Amino acid sequence: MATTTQQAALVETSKRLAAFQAVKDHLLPEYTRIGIGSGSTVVYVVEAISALGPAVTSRMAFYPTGSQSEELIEAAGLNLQYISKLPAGQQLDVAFDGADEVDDDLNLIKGGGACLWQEKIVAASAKRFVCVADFRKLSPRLGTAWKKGIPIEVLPMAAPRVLDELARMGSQNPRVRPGLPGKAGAIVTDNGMWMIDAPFAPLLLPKDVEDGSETGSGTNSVWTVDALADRLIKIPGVAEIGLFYGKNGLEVAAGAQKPVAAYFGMADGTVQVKTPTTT
Ligand SMILES: O=C(CO)[C@H](O)[C@H](O)COP(=O)(O)O
Repeated sequence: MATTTQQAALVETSKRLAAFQAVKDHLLPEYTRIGIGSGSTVVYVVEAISALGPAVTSRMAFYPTGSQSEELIEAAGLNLQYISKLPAGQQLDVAFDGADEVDDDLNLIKGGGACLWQEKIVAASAKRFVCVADFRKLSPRLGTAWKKGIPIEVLPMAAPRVLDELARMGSQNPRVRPGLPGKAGAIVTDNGMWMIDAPFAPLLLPKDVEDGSETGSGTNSVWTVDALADRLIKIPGVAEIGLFYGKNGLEVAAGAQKPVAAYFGMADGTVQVKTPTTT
């Protein structure tokens, strides 16, 4: 049986494999505007981009999703630009980001690293959003493997009211995410907000409710991804939610929260690619 160290090394190798393949497939030399997400997998995305060399990357501008990816871009010597400077009517050519869980329909849970709001803005600003992850993130339904709950970014003064509403909706023990060890109080996002983690029973897909035996609209605390997301985003005090859902990335050129492709580094050293047409 693999030791913890061997398992951790396997996970890192698989993230790197997925990142290099995703960049190879989706970063065309003619692209000029690239979104860079947050988390540990994106480190390998930046490594793969840097490996292309200045001949390719010097004409490109890189748009971060928060302070971590801003530092990554700068440390790699890539051109840093901000989504706030992207002119109206313009789009990023492609954006790369990780995920905490990916389901059969390419809905995502994101926000495990507390960066979801800017991540969603950058992903939805791109013509193509590409997700990069390791084999642990591949799951038939959201909430199957990722048990910490759906990350929800909230205005701090609204947190108690939001927690009440989440409990009424059937979330099991939703709570404000604590700060890092040594820091008293809640974690504070790049946007000055708090994060709530709200566990729900595994989220259904449209195909699960086709026969009418389930509605997926919250009865008995059972939700489809879309019904839950549509409800969560309307709670007063919720700034943004860590469900990336809705139209699939191939149906809309930009504005989609779901990826056009999700790359998973697998434990056997292969890379599995999921696209809307293959799910
Ligand atoms: O949403 C995120 C940060 O808020 C990350 O994309 C997500 O948590 C995945 O991170 P990692 O690549 O470290 O597993």
